Amino acid sequence: MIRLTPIVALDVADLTQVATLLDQLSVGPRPIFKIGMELFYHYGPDVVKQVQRAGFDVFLDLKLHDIPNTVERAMTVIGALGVKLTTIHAAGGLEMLTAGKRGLKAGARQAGIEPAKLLAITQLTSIDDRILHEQQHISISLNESVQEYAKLSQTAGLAGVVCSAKEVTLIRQVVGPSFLCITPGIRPFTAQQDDQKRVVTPTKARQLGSNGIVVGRPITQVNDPKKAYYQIAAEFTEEQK
Ligand SMILES: O=C(O)c1cc(=O)[nH]c(=O)n1[C@@H]1O[C@H](COP(=O)(O)O)[C@@H](O)[C@H]1O
Repeated sequence: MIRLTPIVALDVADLTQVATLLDQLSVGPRPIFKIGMELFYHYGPDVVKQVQRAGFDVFLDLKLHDIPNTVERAMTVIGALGVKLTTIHAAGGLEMLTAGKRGLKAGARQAGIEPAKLLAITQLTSIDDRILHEQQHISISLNESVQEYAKLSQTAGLAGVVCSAKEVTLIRQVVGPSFLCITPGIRPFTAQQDDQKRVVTPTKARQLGSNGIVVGRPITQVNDPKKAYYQIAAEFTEEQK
């Protein structure tokens, strides 16, 4: 089973903070760095290059969700950036997911590189059953919704999904063992939950079969990011003694 090194979400405001984190986490088992909307809207591809130049793999998380043509064209641009993972919303439907995958491949082909793995967002980890029913007016359960989106993403030829580790077992029942389940909403016992609703510890994520954890504030917003990262990485990657 594929188990990626932990993915650290670079949800910070500027390049100085990026450089500090790259420096702090450059010893030992290196994380994959996730660049999200905040940094990309500010700095564009330059911030991707900065992280790549420092020798790290990049997960570019822009969560595309638009009409198929727009998504395909945007994914063609992303495909040429040389990132390892990128995201799209499963809620956009089969045609949009397929167009996204096609764009990503076309961009990579033009640049002469391997295409990024495309992951579909199922239900954000900040959503729970109550929000799903009362605000999104979706009548099936959150677990069913996540399973349906996983099936749809597999049909579209994606590499995997983003979900809570709580749903990995259910997802594997419908898409098999090799479909990637990348799981944010990770909180060590000592950390506060913040805006996340479906949270698990790094140890639990490993036990539940997560292929990769995404961790932001419990690493980037603490006094000692390096210590926090290595502790979380050890919990996620080491077999239980
Ligand atoms: O796509 C994501 O990475 C993502 C999906 C999801 O359902 N929930 C979620 O929290 N994320 C991202 O994972 C990171 C979690 O950050 P923390 O809550 O600070 O650990 C953020 O960068 C979110 O954008």
